[in-house]
Amino acid sequence: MNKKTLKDIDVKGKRVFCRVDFNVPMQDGQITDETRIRAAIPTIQYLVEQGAKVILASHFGRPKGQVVEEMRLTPVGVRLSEILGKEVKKADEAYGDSVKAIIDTMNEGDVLLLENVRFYPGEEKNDPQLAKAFAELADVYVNDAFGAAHRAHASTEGIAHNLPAVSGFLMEKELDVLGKALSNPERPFTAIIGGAKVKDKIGVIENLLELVDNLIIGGGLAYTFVKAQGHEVGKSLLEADKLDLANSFIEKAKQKGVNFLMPVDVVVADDFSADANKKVVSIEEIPADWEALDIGPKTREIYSDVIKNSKLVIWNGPMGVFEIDAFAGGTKAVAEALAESEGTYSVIGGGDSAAAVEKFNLADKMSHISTGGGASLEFMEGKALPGVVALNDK
Ligand SMILES: Nc1ncnc2c1ncn2[C@@H]1O[C@H](COP(=O)(O)OP(=O)(O)OP(=O)(O)O)[C@@H](O)[C@H]1O
Ligand SMILES: O=C(O)[C@H](O)COP(=O)(O)O
Repeated sequence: MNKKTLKDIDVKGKRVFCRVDFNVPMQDGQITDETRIRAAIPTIQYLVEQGAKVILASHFGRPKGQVVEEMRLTPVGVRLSEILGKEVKKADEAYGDSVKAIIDTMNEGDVLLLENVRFYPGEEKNDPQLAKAFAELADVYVNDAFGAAHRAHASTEGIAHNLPAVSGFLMEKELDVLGKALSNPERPFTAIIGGAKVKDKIGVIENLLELVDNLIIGGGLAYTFVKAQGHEVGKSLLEADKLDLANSFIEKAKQKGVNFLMPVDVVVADDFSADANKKVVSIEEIPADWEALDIGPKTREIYSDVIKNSKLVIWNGPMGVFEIDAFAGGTKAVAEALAESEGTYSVIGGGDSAAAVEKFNLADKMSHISTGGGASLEFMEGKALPGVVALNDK
């Protein structure tokens, strides 16, 4: 990476504004997946050990520039304190005199968590005044929020223009792994693209077609491709205005010599529910009143073979409606193929694919699970991430 990192600067005794992505899934005030908190620990621990005064900032949810009580970061502070095994002070604001007063009392190695930065309208507008107000709290800026690096906001981008600005260890690792995968991939290189909508993945598919040997398509977005190839898809997810685009991708794959794999059989259901009637049919035989909610057994076998023969696999988006057990088999088969394939370096990007791998207890068998959903997608699209661009060059 050509950006300065934490290791390039001295933080002892300094007030460090460290942007993290603590936007964790939460239900009724309980954190349901703490992956993102744990992923930030190496940076936080290092800052503590180096004797910095650690000021953590994060967004949580989408409160749209106002205080939403349920979106306070208080539960995150409590959990962070348990994981770190030390006190984490929690501010009720993210800047201003009350926060400065707390910081004035901090000793070297102390940790303070600011309030949700999205409680202020200036955050998402990247308001220079708010960026300055954040910067006034600190001597140095560290960005470890890979998950939010695709957002040009006051705490991810604006602030970096006001302080010495470097990346944290999580940011560095994410950029290294994804960057190496895309710039110098081991081959055969396979991308698996699933999830719900073609429109969300257009840029990714376009960019990956330039790079991969195999492109595997699954999930709800597959049926736009299936329809584009002239098959009926019944009530399956369909983006009727993307049929030409889908065909242009298939055509481009041919021109580039990319092996483009689509489902050959599917699990169809007569309702989008756990107790729907379901059956396996070939891709030519989706009944008019049924919808395809998972890839079928033959498809799983074909996809698994390609995965096991790959040296590098990037996976974004589930193969079916994995949240319902009856339609989780295809996603599970892909996860298992990756887990069993020892010679394959597996990179999981996207919140839902990561959640699926967790659900099947296979997370520790994957080479790298990205903490970025949208950020990893934009990176794979070949887009520059504003939160990274703004950091100081080496
Ligand atoms: N055949 C299908 N029909 C309808 N929905 C589907 C189908 N296959 C997968 N899905 C749904 O797609 C959703 C995931 O799509 P999405 O594009 O958001 O994935 P992702 O990129 O991994 O996640 P994220 O956007 O959180 O990073 C899941 O909720 C899943 O149930
Ligand atoms: O969950 C994410 O992908 C990041 O935290 C960014 O959140 P956002 O999509 O609300 O900007």
